[in-house]
Amino acid sequence: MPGMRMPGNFYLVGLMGAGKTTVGRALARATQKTFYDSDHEIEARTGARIPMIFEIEGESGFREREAETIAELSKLQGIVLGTGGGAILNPINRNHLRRNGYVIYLRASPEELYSRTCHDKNRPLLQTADPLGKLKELYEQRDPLYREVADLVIDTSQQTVNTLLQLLLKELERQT
Ligand SMILES: Nc1ncnc2c1ncn2[C@@H]1O[C@H](COP(=O)(O)OP(=O)(O)OP(=O)(O)O)[C@@H](O)[C@H]1O
Ligand SMILES: O=C(O)C1=C[C@@H](O)[C@@H](O)[C@H](O)C1
Ligand SMILES: [Mg+2]
Repeated sequence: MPGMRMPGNFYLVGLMGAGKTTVGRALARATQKTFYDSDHEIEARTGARIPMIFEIEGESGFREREAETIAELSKLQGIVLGTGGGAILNPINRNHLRRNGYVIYLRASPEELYSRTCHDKNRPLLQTADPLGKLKELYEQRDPLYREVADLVIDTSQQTVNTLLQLLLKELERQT
């Protein structure tokens, strides 16, 4: 179904490694929308990589920048937005997402997320002695919040990015 036109915005939420950036880019291509990634947007506006922002301003400084960025991006129309894994912690961000687009939660188990992220040093929250334990903790804390904002929950376990895209397109065509 390449080149399918669908109205509105699609917002992707989920933990680190869920595939928001990867699946989001593919979904944008397939639906002829513009792809934005809130993490990339924050880095571009700040002129610094995320680990550096965490180092200098702490997580709270990063969260402020994230909230400003989500508020602005949620005013755009015809986009696919990959959100940072922790964006849904802020109720104001949750409202922006729910109000202005169709929210897709890409779910995966902590073990799977660990195997997808363990070679990458760009996620400061996982630079600990026990990254799998941290992912389990974040999953417990955030899974209910992702579900709270989601119009659609997609299980990404054992699914290739292409299979997920086909599943999503079918579901979106039915629901939107
Ligand atoms: N369904 C999948 N199956 C296997 N690997 C995947 C899948 N989805 C994504 N990946 C891989 O997992 C890694 C993380 O994906 P991606 O960067 O898209 O996640 P993310 O949700 O954007 O994470 P973050 O919140 O940290 O930005 C990438 O190397 C990507 O290729
Ligand atoms: O899960 C999180 O809290 C984060 C996820 C990433 O997307 C980045 O937004 C940052 O590393 C924090
Ligand atoms: Mg990403």
